[in-house]
Amino acid sequence: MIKPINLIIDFDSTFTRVEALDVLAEIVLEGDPRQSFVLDKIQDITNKGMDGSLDFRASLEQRLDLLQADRRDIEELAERLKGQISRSFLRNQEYFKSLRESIFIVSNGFTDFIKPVVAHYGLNPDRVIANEFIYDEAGRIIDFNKDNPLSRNGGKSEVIKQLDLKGDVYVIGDGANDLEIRKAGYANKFYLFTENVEREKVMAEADHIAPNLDEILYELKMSRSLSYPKNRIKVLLLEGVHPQAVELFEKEGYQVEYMTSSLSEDELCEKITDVNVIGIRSKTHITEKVIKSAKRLINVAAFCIGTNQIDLDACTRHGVAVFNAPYSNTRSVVELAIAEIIMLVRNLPDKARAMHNGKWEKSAAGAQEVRSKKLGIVGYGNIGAQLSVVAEAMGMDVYYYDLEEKLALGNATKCDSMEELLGLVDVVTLHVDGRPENNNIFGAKQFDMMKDGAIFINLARGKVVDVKALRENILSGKLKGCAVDVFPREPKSNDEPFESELMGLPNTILTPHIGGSTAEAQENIGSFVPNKVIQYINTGSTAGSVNFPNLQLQPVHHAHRLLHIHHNVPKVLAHIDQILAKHNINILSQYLKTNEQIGYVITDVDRAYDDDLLEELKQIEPTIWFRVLY
Ligand SMILES: NC(=O)C1=CN([C@@H]2O[C@H](COP(=O)(O)OP(=O)(O)OC[C@H]3O[C@@H](n4cnc5c(N)ncnc54)[C@H](O)[C@@H]3O)[C@@H](O)[C@H]2O)C=CC1
Ligand SMILES: O=C(O)C(=O)COP(=O)(O)O
Repeated sequence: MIKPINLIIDFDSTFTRVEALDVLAEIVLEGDPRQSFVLDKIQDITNKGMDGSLDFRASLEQRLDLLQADRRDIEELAERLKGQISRSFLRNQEYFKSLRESIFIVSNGFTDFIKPVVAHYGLNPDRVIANEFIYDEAGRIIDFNKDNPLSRNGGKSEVIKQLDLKGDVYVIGDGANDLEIRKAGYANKFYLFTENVEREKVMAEADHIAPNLDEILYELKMSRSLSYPKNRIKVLLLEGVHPQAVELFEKEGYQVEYMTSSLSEDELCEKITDVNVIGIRSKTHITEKVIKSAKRLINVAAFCIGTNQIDLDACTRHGVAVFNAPYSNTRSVVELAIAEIIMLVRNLPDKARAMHNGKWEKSAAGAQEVRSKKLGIVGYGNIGAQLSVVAEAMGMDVYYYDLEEKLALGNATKCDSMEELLGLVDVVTLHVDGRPENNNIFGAKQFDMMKDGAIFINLARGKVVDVKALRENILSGKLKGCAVDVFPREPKSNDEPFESELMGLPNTILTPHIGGSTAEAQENIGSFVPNKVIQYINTGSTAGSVNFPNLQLQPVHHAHRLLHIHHNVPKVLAHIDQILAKHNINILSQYLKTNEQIGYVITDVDRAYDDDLLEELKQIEPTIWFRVLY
């Protein structure tokens, strides 16, 4: 139930994003050459009045003198202010309308423009307490009502005292005059509202600094107003993901911490306790221990394709949805593979090294064209299949093998086993995923099966290949060359040294896991993944999640959305519906999707229900978590 409380809300820079008299100045001085001078002066007087360094009445008189406004200007001002209502007030408009009898707008501004704006928003204009202009017959402002306490310093406290409110009183405002009410003992708490301005002088004495209204409603436990204030959502981004991601999360109002390296399991366990969204790339391991240390984790955001570094099973059991970017760097890996095939077939790594050492080795020995050579692709997924098309366009003859049935693109030939493929082709390139079963699938036996003088490329995952066996096959001359981008042990950051048995080998290209590291891919990933996360948080949509049942949902309008994640056991939906029926709840729409481990039920319901309902739904036995979107 809603607590019987009174909210005293300031108008300028709190209910609206701006100071009304500044806007009035813009209106009055439009086209006037003195405009910028007078505007600066007015803003200066406003600030002095707000932070308490100038007597309020003096500040008002000085500003009105400078302005020389009339009734038409005030009407125009009200119209403009209707478009300047603070964002978090707009977000919570529906809820606020339901509280209209508990809300007073108390302002040192003027009822003449405040009332129309407040009424337009849906609050009660009779609950606006503010100053009043005095006009002459021609409609010019000539004065203001000096008997009104709000025209003086300390006026707000006096007004609240006169109201003699029953119940708790909370003041929301951005200035010293709002703080005053609390200091005079007429309010339980003063919330300094910093969404539009931050007045340092007032900060020190505020009971609570609130970056927006969501924070205040959450803090006051005013249920049904919002799911969770966005400014409380903490995002930890590791491994130097694209700055675009920071921008998108910050725009959404989340708190973002950004790091360029990955973290070890222990470091992560310590850091992740109050994190809601963790953003990683291929190096950070999200183990069960990490998941258990994370008390508030909603999402793992993998800013890459591979998700082998994440214990998906543990994430699912703990109700953590994982998103990745399955296509954003596909092309970049393909282009690297193509470049490396050509370089190795031409023996370029050795030729280039010789040149740097002052050796001119002009010769066609060991240099071939790729045209008509046979390319063997192991793993014909997104990367493998795209590589197939591009390689064929260069005149290569493509063979592929995949565990799953995959349609051949172009003229590619499907092989029934990896062994069959290995004996046929001049270049073997691995594009399998990093599932544990793929550890060491390529070793001495597989190298033996390859044609003499063939080329080997691994851009997939380091653990897939027995590196020692690869080294021996290069040194023995069985293989003509290799390119390796991924290693069983990779440095955590660019500050750590790299070590590998493959260093210094002939016709060998070693790259620091940069298959997907292009400007295009990273920028793409930097917006793709945050958008998935934001959509999930805002609507419950799991489309594209790696571990959750996929449901594409539209935003909720005029309904409340109940999101329920449970262990996949029978009858949970029936149980939810029984509870809803018992409470006479009108279901507007409902979806259930399950995978082997969990079920995801989304129910949009009419907004009229008792809070007991939510408690009962939370208590359903196999619930992992339950969330409401308002
Ligand atoms: N070097 C780099 O920077 C990058 C590396 N990668 C790696 O490339 C992998 C593949 O990426 P996508 O093609 O987008 O993934 P994908 O999931 O579309 O394709 C993987 C394919 O490999 C097949 N496969 C798995 N194990 C196999 C096996 N033992 N034998 C034959 N086929 C097998 C799967 O059935 C699937 O078709 C990623 O999982 C990631 O590990 C991805 C991007 C960048
Ligand atoms: O996308 C992948 O799976 C990759 O391997 C690329 O990883 P990265 O983002 O470069 O750490």
